[in-house]
Amino acid sequence: MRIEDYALIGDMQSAALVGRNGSIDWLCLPRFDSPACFAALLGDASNGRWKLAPASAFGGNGPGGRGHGGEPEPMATRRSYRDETLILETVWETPTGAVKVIDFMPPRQSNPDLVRIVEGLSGSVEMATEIRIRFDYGRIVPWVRRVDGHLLAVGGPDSVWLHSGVPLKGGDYRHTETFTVSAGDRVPFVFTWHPSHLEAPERIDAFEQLTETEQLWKEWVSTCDYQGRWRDAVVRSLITLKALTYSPTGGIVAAPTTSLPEDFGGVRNWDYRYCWLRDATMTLDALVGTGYLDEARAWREWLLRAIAGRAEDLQIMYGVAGERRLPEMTLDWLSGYEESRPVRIGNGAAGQLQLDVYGEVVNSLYVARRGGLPPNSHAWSLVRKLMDFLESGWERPDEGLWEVRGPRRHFVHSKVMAWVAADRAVRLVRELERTGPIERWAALRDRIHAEVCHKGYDSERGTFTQSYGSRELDAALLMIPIVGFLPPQDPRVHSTIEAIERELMADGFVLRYPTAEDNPVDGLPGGEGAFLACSFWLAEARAMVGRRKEAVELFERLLSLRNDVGLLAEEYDPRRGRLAGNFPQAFSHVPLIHTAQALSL
Ligand SMILES: OC[C@H]1O[C@H](O[C@H]2O[C@H](CO)[C@@H](O)[C@H](O)[C@H]2O)[C@H](O)[C@@H](O)[C@@H]1O
Repeated sequence: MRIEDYALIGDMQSAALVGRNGSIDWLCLPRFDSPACFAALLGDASNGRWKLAPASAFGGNGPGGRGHGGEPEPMATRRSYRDETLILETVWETPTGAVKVIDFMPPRQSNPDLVRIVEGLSGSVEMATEIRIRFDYGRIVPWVRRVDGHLLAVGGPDSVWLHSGVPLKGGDYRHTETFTVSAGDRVPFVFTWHPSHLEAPERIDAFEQLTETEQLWKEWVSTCDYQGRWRDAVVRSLITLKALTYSPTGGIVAAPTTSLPEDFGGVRNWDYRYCWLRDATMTLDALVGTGYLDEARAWREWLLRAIAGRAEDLQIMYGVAGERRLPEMTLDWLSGYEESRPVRIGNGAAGQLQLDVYGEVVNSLYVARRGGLPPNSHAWSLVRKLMDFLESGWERPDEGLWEVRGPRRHFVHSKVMAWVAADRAVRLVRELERTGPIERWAALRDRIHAEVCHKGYDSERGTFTQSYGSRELDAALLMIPIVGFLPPQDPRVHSTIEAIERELMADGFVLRYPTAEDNPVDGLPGGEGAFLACSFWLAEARAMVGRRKEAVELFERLLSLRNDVGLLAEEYDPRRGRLAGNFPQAFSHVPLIHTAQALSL
């Protein structure tokens, strides 16, 4: 199945991907970054999945067909989210009748639940279900037994109950059954995870939970204050960002998946189930900008807990509860999405130096304060500590926002963001009545600005460059007007945008930097697709420099890349015409919101 064939459901602690073939192929429990109990996404059906669809949709394989790796399976007739919620409704029309499958994860009570309700719409339909529960990313085949007619699967620390009125038959390491649904029938299935050493959890009522879940999302959306022309796309993006928030702590994951490839069949496969300061601060800015201050407050608390300690120990990313060790390893028993290996968990980028993060953090504290968050003395001492580090730290080479695995460089974008840190620190003092060494920070800001304009600009070619002295371009330079480093009318801004348009575009979308085999910058083999965040930045930058028509045209083309339920991955592969990379990706939905706002002014 293509990445865009999946839809997201979640409970703000974890999330599942539901395919258009009716199969849930990805679910990690109890947290976003826990081992998956359905991992077919990164292998095949034998790595765990749960399919629920008309019996005829199991194709020649019958229940137990291979996931995306085997014969193409029939797809649902249509699907959508119920109004402005995260409740997915998949409709199947068959020659004998029509059914709807309602999938959702209710707001968490004591344990995570996944609910699937089959609703007969017309006639009658023979349905089938096949569940293969596998703990530890498809590695552990649990013991499954029947208790009072329900299934209980146990393996290592995990156990799962499957409550349903349909008595599933076991065999060949899977459980299956067929059943008939007529118009008006409603058949619920409730899948509940709990630690294997504890008593069985209390059973939830699927229908009550459906009502509560619907109410929760509708209430949340009702406070959105964006009313512009692209409201549907903005609201769906906001719901997606909220779904990527780990509600117990306020941390925000970059995406709920690992190792969906940036290069199909290649090695550019990374685990995004962590909280990057960059991605999370940008998410926060989008939420604050649309009226969601509670999330900003929760995230500021998360940040202060996560990075408590010495400024030099700041990491660029953490676990959702602030964990610091995220060791990267490969899961060699998984064949990878369309054979894209290795499948990685953990992320080595956690140990990198990425100077832009300082700018993003100080900026988001500034934006949140301006947006209405009350002052907080810990947040202010954090700003001071970050600035203490930056006063000398900004001169160091780093891995940059693209987290290159090649040698460190003096990335221009990193220095621009160090300028942002100093600029916002000065503004925090001036505009929000804090006391701090404003002259020192202002001097630092001006020093960085002068150096970037001198060493980061190639006056012969009329463009800022990826790093000092390099001839390469980098789409992150589009941030120069967006963050206010130079005004939009500055000729260097115009010519840098034009250079990026000339050299970094593929099929009308933007590559983040050149990834030719012989380009040593990122230290990785293979290429990648167009980076959607950069493409949105180009739309926003065009709008800022007065090229509104072209900005709207690009923005709407980007919107057309969203899948049928409004979701975007990290990248788009123009050659194959497919979404690529982890999915859905906060880093793509955030600039969608910013650009919609910029174009709605
Ligand atoms: O391209 C190599 C790097 O790719 C990942 O990083 C990207 O995703 C991050 C999360 O969205 C984002 O913050 C970063 O800007 C992107 O480059 C991966 O996490 C890295 O380990 C990898 O080196």
